[in-house]
Amino acid sequence: MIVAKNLVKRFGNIYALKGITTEIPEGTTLILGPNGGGKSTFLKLATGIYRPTKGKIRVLGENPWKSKKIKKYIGASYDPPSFPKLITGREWLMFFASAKGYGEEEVERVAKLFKIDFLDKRIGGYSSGMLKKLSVAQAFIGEPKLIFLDEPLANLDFKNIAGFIKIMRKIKQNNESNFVIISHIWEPLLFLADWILVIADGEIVLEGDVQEVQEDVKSLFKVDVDINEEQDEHA
Ligand SMILES: Nc1ncnc2c1ncn2[C@@H]1O[C@H](COP(=O)(O)OP(=O)(O)OP(=O)(O)O)[C@@H](O)[C@H]1O
Repeated sequence: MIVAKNLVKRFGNIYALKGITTEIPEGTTLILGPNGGGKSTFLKLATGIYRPTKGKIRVLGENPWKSKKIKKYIGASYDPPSFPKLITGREWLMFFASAKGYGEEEVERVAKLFKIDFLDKRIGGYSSGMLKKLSVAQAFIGEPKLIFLDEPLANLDFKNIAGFIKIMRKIKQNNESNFVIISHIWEPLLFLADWILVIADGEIVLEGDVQEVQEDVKSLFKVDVDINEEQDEHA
């Protein structure tokens, strides 16, 4: 579904990706890794926002930097979300719907799916959770074959996290779409995943079928704080 070969992305003297080679299969893939590791850069290369410095990436057989066709088959939500403040959520989603050849019914379908009841308010007045819900909803417009979600659970309360997971479970049961999800809050999403990719310091440090790598993932990513440890007086 996604193939990367010696993929490099450099920003000035920072190598965000140092030449990664991978093949992501169909299904749901979780991309994990520490802050600044290169996950969002990979997602932006896969959705054609960035052009590779070197190497290549193909998504559904297409070059995402060049292909116009691919935009119809993919949906994406970036983190942090960024929107024009003066338009309404409905106008924003309508922009995506019409770009993909859909009308108002598609905006209504997605708003209903995510229980969004604030679409007619200007985006400038949204809370962080509302911004995140709008950003995730935009990725689902037009029922794309492949949906990229960067931190879909960030800023959501527990009720909305549960709501999102229920939606994802249903979509997965019906085999409606493929997903690539970046999330620091990965535990509640693990049961959805088929494949895991761990990117750290611009390189792939672990990848594989979820059944095979989940124990390694559990030991790599845990919050390690000793509450009995003496406080550093300068902290
Ligand atoms: N547009 C940019 N300009 C300059 N440097 C960038 C840009 N985007 C990313 N970087 C740098 O590339 C590296 C990888 O960043 P990236 O956002 O891909 O990491 P990440 O794994 O998504 O991190 P996080 O978990 O913190 O979101 C970081 O050092 C970051 O500062």
